[in-house]
Amino acid sequence: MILGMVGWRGMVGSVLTSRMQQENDFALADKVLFYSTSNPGGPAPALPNGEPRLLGANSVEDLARCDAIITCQGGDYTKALHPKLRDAGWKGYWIDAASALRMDDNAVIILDPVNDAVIRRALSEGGLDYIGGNCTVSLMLMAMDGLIREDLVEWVSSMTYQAASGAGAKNMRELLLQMGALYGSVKDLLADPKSSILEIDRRVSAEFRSPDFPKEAFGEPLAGSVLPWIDKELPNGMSREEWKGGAEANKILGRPYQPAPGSIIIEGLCVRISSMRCHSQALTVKLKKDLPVEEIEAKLAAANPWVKVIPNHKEVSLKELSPAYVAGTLSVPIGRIRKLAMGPEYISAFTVGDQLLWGAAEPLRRMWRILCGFKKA
Ligand SMILES: NC(=O)C1=CN([C@@H]2O[C@H](COP(=O)(O)OP(=O)(O)OC[C@H]3O[C@@H](n4cnc5c(N)ncnc54)[C@H](OP(=O)(O)O)[C@@H]3O)[C@@H](O)[C@H]2O)C=CC1
Ligand SMILES: N[C@@H](CC(=O)OP(=O)(O)O)C(=O)O
Repeated sequence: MILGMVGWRGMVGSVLTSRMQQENDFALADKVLFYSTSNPGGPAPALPNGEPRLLGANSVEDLARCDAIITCQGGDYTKALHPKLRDAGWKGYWIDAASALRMDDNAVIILDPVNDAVIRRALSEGGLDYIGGNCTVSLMLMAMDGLIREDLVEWVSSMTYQAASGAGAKNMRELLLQMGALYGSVKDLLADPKSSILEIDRRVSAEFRSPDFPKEAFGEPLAGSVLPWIDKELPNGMSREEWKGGAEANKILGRPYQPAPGSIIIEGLCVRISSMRCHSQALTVKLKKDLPVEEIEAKLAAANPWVKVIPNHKEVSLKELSPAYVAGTLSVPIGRIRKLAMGPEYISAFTVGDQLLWGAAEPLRRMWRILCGFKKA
């Protein structure tokens, strides 16, 4: 198969490309073509089965050479090019990180450790569009896999703590600039152990309000603060990020949209915090029956090779259940599991995951491997 790579030099695309190199995924292709919206004709990344020059990512003719295209270029690109390619009769496989096509009837949201059967059914039925899920949704399903796959979950309330990376590369930079600006405003006072903490706090508050405070990307201060809205505002008071919880999770699982019979109700509030690239979520879960905590932990731990149950103790939770510990790894820890006062079916949990790996790049590269296996069989 000829594989086309679009959006490979962006933030998600570079994580994906580097994972594909680590796992030798490109070697499965007869040929790998790299595309660019900004520099067609420029030098392409060197691969033994690559072509030396970048092709035009806006050229239907160039793209139509591929049997499969993986794109991390963004939703606007998908909306512009996907219909043109299909209208031109292209019957290749479209594997995409952007949200644009996720809820299309013809598209499958891919998270194979959780919905391998849904993916394989779609492949055998001739499905051509395979779309990575929202990072928060994918990470929650990876963590909760063991309870969901046994149909033990009635509903989940997810309060998220989402990293700057989810908003893009310039937001990650701006978060650090904001941290630097806050530090700069009190550097001299911090150097003096006898300085007043209230004076430090006063200067930090003044810095938040300064017209020079860097907030072009976020619109408001994130460092030293939180932002309780992610993505667009919907008419029912939900943020679009919150809507994705119920809509995408049920679609990934092959279940109907909530609150229909057979769906899992997933609700919550999505909040941006000053983590760099790991999303965290505090979950309240209503189980369908009263299970001992040890059994819950055993089911969660056995569900997939990436989930890791962290015992509900202070020291290990502070160390291993944190974005600082998890960043850059494929591990999806879940901990703080205990019964709640609401009743024996109610549990709490806290989970963390790298939103650029399992939250974005990993499902795409694994889909390419599944596709190669399917075509070979
Ligand atoms: N950010 C995230 O965490 C997640 C993002 N996604 C989705 O993935 C898609 C891509 O997101 P993201 O990776 O953040 O997008 P980026 O903005 O990092 O990259 C997108 C494209 O911008 C172009 N570009 C322009 N200037 C630069 C530069 N200086 N460095 C690198 N690329 C540049 C590149 O295209 P070219 O080479 O053609 O010029 C690149 O492919 C979006 O649809 C997003 O919704 C999905 C899950 C998580
Ligand atoms: N919206 C997510 C990141 C993202 O890109 O999501 P989606 O792929 O659903 O647009 C966040 O801000 O953390």
